[in-house]
Amino acid sequence: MPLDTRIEEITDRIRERSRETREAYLARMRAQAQQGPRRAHLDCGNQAHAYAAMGDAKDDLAADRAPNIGIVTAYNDMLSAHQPFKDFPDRIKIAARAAGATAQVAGGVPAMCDGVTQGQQGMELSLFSRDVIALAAGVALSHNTFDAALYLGICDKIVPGLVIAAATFGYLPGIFVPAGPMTSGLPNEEKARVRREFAEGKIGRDELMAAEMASYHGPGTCTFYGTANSNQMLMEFMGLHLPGASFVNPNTPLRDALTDAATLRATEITGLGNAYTPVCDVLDERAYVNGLVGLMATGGSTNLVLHLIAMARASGVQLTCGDFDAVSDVTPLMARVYPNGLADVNHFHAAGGLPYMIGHLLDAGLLHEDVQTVAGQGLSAYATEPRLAGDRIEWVAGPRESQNDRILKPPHEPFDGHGGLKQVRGNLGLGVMKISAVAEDFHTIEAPARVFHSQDAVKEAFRAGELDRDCVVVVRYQGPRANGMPELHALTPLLSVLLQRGHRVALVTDGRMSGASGKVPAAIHVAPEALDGGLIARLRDGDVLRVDAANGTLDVLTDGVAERELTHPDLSANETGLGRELFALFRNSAGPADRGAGVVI
Ligand SMILES: O=C(O)[C@H](O)[C@@H](O)[C@H](O)[C@H](O)COP(=O)(O)O
Ligand code: SF4
Repeated sequence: MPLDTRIEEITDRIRERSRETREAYLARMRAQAQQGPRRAHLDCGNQAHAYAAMGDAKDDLAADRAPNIGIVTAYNDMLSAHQPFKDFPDRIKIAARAAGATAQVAGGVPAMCDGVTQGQQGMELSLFSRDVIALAAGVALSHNTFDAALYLGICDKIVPGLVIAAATFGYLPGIFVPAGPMTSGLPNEEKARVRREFAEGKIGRDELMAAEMASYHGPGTCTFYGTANSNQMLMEFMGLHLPGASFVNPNTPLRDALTDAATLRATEITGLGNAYTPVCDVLDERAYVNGLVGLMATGGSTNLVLHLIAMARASGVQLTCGDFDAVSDVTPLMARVYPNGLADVNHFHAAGGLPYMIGHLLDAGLLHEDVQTVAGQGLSAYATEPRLAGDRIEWVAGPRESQNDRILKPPHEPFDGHGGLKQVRGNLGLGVMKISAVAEDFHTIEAPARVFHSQDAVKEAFRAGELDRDCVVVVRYQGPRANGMPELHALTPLLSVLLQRGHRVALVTDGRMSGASGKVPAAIHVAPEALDGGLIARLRDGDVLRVDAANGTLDVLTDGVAERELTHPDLSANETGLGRELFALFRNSAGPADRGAGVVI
């Protein structure tokens, strides 16, 4: 099927807008690639230091004949998704030696679990950790002894931070290596119900704890379709994973075989061989548009609106919020995975998963097929899925029929005719709404504002019964420069209770929500943020707001708001505690949300 002209036009607009920055970026990458094998630029002392601890691989490294793979790992025990990475480097080293190559851990990068910090002060470092991850990966790769890199990262800001680094070192081939989702535990919808009952005081903390532990019960990525699993989707739609690698559970023979296969593939695509595939040739405008299509077709996380803009800029590609809207308008919603439905990613994978989606979207002309990927030329390879054949993997054609039409539907019979995210724009600025998880009846909310400066203040008002009415809950001074733009997902249970009680409620904030947030209409990432003089800073209790996903608008209807005196609350409490004193530089230099809220990019 030829490419849909609307996707072609969007891509052409991005290509034209990016021409200057993309050409300058590629010139830098080509110049680096021209210099040949990285290790050749190090003197004997540099190399001796690099190889000293490498045992029997030292000679191959010193002989400069075998490809050397740099491993950048985000392993820690805090993220259930990253805990399986603990033994990956040793496995990768063995697989590299078997392929006649070598591998070294180039360095580690930090990884924050947003589930551990959700609703806590630590969440104020979360978004900034994306750029810290890019910086740390840069330190790792700056040893300059690698012919390709393997990036071990999955969760929220880790893949985006690693992609920013991989694009910055875009003359190096790079493959992202996942560890896979946790097996299914207590269904997400059941977990959400127990949380609502706890928020209403109907059950105690012991019952809540039992439900949480039954939901998050083992190694692997949490099974809702939040930011982490949206990242996994992107890595396939953008050609940085091996095909079908995302949703194979950890500690299984197929998972191990996929890690070995990624290592072998990395040794094959270095500049020392005949299939040189640098990241700069994989991540071009078409790859980013394919990522946008995947985000919209799956109802992915709102956080990727921030991250994709920053990731693309590292590739010399200039994405705007308008590109997200334009792709959403032409992309059917094909998947319903929690919070957009009851299924989790294991069910999604079993129903046909990403191979099914990519195959159908290619047939519908909604994806660029003629792209470079780590698996080779063409996205069609990502309509296949891996199967174990002995101790090897063979890729076979993915399913063309959905195994469960309550989870996956074809593009010509979608759950919705457009994607799951919507920009909203008006006198309050620019925001984004995830509408794929919100009942249509709540796509437009017009009600008086209740204005807060913290999540805790909202919780107190809820407990005092002050929110039991139609209202738009405004939580401001949550932007990147105010306190690091935390997720306010801890408000989801109480806002859901208000909706269930029949009140027409919405959230408006210059902060973020989790990819796992959903059922509550929320206009988030509002820019300009309050601290940057956005009109959200001048709102008062009682002002009538209209949050309208149907028409893409976000307005205060009360007159005279813009003429009010602007006063800032005392934000000094945000500046210390839990390491926040170390991030003043980030708060003071963060870009606006509609430009990715970046610091380093
Ligand atoms: O964007 C995301 O997907 C979230 O940041 C997610 O990673 C976060 O951890 C949620 O908070 C988990 O969900 P619960 O907090 O509901 O357990
Ligand atoms: S998905 Fe979220 S909660 Fe789960 S491990 Fe990753 S960061 Fe933590």
